[in-house]
Amino acid sequence: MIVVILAQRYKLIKHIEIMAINKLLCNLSFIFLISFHFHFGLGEIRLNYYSESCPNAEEIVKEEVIRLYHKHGNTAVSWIRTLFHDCMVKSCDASILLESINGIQSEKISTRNMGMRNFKYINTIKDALERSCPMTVSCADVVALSARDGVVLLGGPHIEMKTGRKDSKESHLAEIDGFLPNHNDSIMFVLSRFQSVGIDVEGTVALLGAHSVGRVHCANIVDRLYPTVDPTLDANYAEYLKGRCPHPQPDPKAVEYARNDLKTPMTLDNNYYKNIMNNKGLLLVDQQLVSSPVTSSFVENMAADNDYFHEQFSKALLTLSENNPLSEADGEVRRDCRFVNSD
Ligand code: HEM
Ligand SMILES: [Ca+2]
Ligand SMILES: [Ca+2]
Repeated sequence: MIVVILAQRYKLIKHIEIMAINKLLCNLSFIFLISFHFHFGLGEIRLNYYSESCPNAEEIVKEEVIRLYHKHGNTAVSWIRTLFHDCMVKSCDASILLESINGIQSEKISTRNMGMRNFKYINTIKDALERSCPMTVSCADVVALSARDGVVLLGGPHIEMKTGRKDSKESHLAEIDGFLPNHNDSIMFVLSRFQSVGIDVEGTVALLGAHSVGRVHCANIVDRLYPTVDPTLDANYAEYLKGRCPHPQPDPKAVEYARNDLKTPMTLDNNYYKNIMNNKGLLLVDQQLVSSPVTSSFVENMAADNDYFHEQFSKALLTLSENNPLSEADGEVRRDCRFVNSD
């Protein structure tokens, strides 16, 4: 393209020829894109993928998510984290839902996935879909759509999401640590992980706003409380947290945790940013968003404007939800989200 522009500048070729060359370049890049698509086996996702095969698919998911939310409010919280932990690890391919069986080692046993809950209710949603449209809607789409509907129930924005993802035939347990950041990783490392899936600094700051809902187990906090209190933590808040987490080495079986956001624990709002600006972030990664000059101005803007937070959150969650969908050849539609199809 640059060669064409330069040649045109020096009047080496006529307008008509330029048109022809441009067309040729266009065709070539189209062919390149097609072969890239084919070669790397990227799956096709689009809006209303199930409009013919299962027209009520999105409605069924929504109904189930609402029903479950009224029974167990925290299911809505879980769906958001499940999308993050599935999509970030290689692909939105429902790999996280596989159980350990027949040589598969479940991703659920990774320490990065500690505290994840409500997986059994994914099956409730999938069962409802199977009753209307057997073997049609993928578990990866259930993960994406349930997160979308969960966000709305928690007072967040409505996000238009594509469908048509396929489910993996394997677990990626061994690779999790390379994809999912840890709660005490440096901010630069965290940003680079998000960058690798196409999410910029602003998007990363917005996505961490998901910590405006839900809980954190004491195991992920105690390093900031014992033997001495992290000086970046508000002193009164640290005392409160010590009450919630009285043991420096919490019993992994004990259900000891603190809520992410005391003021609006079940609302996906910008209170998270107000908390971290007041040194009341739970995880080191939350605190670092304010202390790092790379991210702090976004934190301030999101703390000041809930609509701006929602806008950026929608955009980044959408990007995350479209990470690396599997092609028909590489994936399948699982009958039961916990197991690869046996046939
Ligand atoms: C650097 C990135 C992140 C790290 C290190 C991180 C880490 C964690 C940790 C350690 C917990 C507490 C788990 C527990 O003890 O039960 C947690 C909770 C949670 N995270 Fe993140 N997270 C990150 C980003 C995200 C993103 C991008 C989302 C979604 C968009 C998300 C959604 C959630 C939710 C909803 C909870 C509450 C879960 C519940 O109450 O069941 N997190 N996160
Ligand atoms: Ca995955
Ligand atoms: Ca909140």
